[in-house]
Amino acid sequence: MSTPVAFVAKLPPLPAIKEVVRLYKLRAKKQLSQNFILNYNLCKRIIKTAGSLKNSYVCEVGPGPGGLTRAILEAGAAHLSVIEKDDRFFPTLEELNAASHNRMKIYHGDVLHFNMYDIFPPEISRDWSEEPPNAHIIGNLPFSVSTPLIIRWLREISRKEGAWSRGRVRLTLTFQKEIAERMVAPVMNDQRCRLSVMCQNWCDVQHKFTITGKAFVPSPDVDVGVVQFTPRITPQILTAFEYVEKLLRHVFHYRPKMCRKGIETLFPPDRPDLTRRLLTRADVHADSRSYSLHVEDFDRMCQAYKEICDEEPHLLTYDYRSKENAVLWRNRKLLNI
Ligand SMILES: C[S@@+](CC[C@H](N)C(=O)[O-])C[C@H]1O[C@@H](n2cnc3c(N)ncnc32)[C@H](O)[C@@H]1O
Repeated sequence: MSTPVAFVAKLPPLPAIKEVVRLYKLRAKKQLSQNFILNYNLCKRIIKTAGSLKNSYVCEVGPGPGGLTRAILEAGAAHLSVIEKDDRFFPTLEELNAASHNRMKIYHGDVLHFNMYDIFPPEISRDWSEEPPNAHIIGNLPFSVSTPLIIRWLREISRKEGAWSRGRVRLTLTFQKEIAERMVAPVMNDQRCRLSVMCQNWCDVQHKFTITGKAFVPSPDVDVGVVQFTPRITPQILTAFEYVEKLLRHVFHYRPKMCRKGIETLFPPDRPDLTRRLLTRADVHADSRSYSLHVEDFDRMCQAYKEICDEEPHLLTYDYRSKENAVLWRNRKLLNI
């Protein structure tokens, strides 16, 4: 376990974030989904949601002008790594680093391609079956990357890779409110979708609170939800990520229709037998709607899909939209293989 570090969490007086934005002429860039939080009380409220950060290791995604960054440091984080794509923020982040007696490490990069393996030191590691380590991932995420990013991180969580090689590291992140609602949507809910099943399968997910879009500068047209994820010790669906992700993507693609329709697109058009085989093995009715299916149903469906792919391995990479695949399947049929 990490040794508690002696430091003063409170930062010396610094100019208000609003002043920092003005001083450094930090005009928000739309292409980087920059919507800043200039209200420090709101920053503190978001950080409080993450739980105690005392002596913790934190990784913040997209610190921007540094509102949440300050709140994380003042909450007592022993070490804070930040990943930011826009280098215009570096002078102000460097100032925060100096003010916090070098508790920060600043990375310039795109979080979507960032290898999180070394973001937390090995000595904080906790076994997966134990309580989460004293480490957190936090971010007021850019809308443009938030969904692909959480899907990527769920894959890493499922494999206990990257930041999650240190244990069940928790995440406190912002999303467009509608996305946050989908993440926590239960069975039969209007918002139930692929993201609901995926997030709830690998994590305990809580939509903590909603922030009005007006609280951001510039204000987006939507409100924002603060969501907390705690990786589950055991996921509800035990099949490997790639099978689960693909099956859910296809089944929920035709959300209001019968689930059979989505399952059919997992397989070549000349193999309706495979759809029947999957549904029979999973004991799921072909007419069921995706939003009415329980996680146990998806568990059996994913297992059946994996078994079918094990029997015919080329099926996992089959993509019904790919022209290449259509030609390949026509040729296979002609050659009778
Ligand atoms: C919604 S703003 C939040 C800024 C700040 N944390 C706040 O709350 O005021 C998103 C931040 O993420 C950064 N960003 C956008 N795309 C990114 C990416 N792919 N990788 C890393 N940072 C990114 C933006 O430059 C911006 O600073």
